[in-house]
Amino acid sequence: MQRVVIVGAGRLGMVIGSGIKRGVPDVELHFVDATPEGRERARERLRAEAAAAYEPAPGDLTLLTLPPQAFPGFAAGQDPHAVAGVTVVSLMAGVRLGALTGGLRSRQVIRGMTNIAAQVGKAVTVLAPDPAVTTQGVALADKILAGVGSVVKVADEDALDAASAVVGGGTALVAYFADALAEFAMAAGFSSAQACTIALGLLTGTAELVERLNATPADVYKPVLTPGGTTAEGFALLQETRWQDMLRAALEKSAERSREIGGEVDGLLKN
Ligand SMILES: NC(=O)C1=CN([C@@H]2O[C@H](COP(=O)(O)OP(=O)(O)OC[C@H]3O[C@@H](n4cnc5c(N)ncnc54)[C@H](O)[C@@H]3O)[C@@H](O)[C@H]2O)C=CC1
Ligand SMILES: O=C(O)[C@@H]1CCC=N1
Repeated sequence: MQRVVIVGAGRLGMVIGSGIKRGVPDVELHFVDATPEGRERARERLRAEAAAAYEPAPGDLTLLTLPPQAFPGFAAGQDPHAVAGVTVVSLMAGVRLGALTGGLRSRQVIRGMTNIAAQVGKAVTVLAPDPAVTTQGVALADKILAGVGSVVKVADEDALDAASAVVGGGTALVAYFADALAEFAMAAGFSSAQACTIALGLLTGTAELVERLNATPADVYKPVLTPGGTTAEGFALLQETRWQDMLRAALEKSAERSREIGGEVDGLLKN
């Protein structure tokens, strides 16, 4: 049985664990968490083994879902011989490959980013393997993470800061947008349940349309803008206020914070 060890039984660790349980057969799931509450959560909710100490075994896949700033302390406590033969995937925002390989003293490391849709098998996971990772290591990470959604592989880890913003944080942005749509419906007199049905229908309907038509999101919004009609009137205001520019600026802020976190972690590792 393939062992998957998730270090950090917090929000992301728990949803990835739950996605793996649901979508990947023949996996023995283990958790490591620094707190008794975290360990209890993993045992109770996922019926998984949970320990305070990280005890890897050759052939394991380890997923790091602890706070970036906790990584240096975690790495300092590890025996470099213990992680030999283990493929480690970091899903922490910002932490650079150099910090991961230097901290763990292993090159069998992949920097990744994912999102909480893993819980329902619909995450997008971006992976940037260290060039020294074995083909088997990449294949193992790919196989397990493909069980919780789609996997995109990139050669340049710089893409991972943008991924922190648009992949990791993207679920929050989309849900925030849908929240505004639901709020509008409620203000117009729809009940909260009806507003939720409307917002959910818009999210799933639009996504499925883009997928089935093999189209881009732009292909789908443009035909809705009937000239002289209702949608175009609203869009004109969005364009006037440069709404898309604002969204891009917000994503750039998040990506910048990811780079900043990377610098903070590098600093912590040096001290
Ligand atoms: N929450 C999200 O939607 C996403 C989070 N991430 C990344 O996942 C990581 C965790 O984020 P959250 O789950 O939101 O945080 P969280 O605070 O909910 O979970 C962190 C967990 O790590 C545990 N932990 C802390 N130090 C530890 C150590 N030294 N050893 C073992 N366990 C330790 C904590 O007890 C806690 O259970 C972060 O690096 C974040 O960048 C990435 C994508 C999405
Ligand atoms: O906000 C954060 O820092 C984490 C990483 C991406 C999503 N949540």
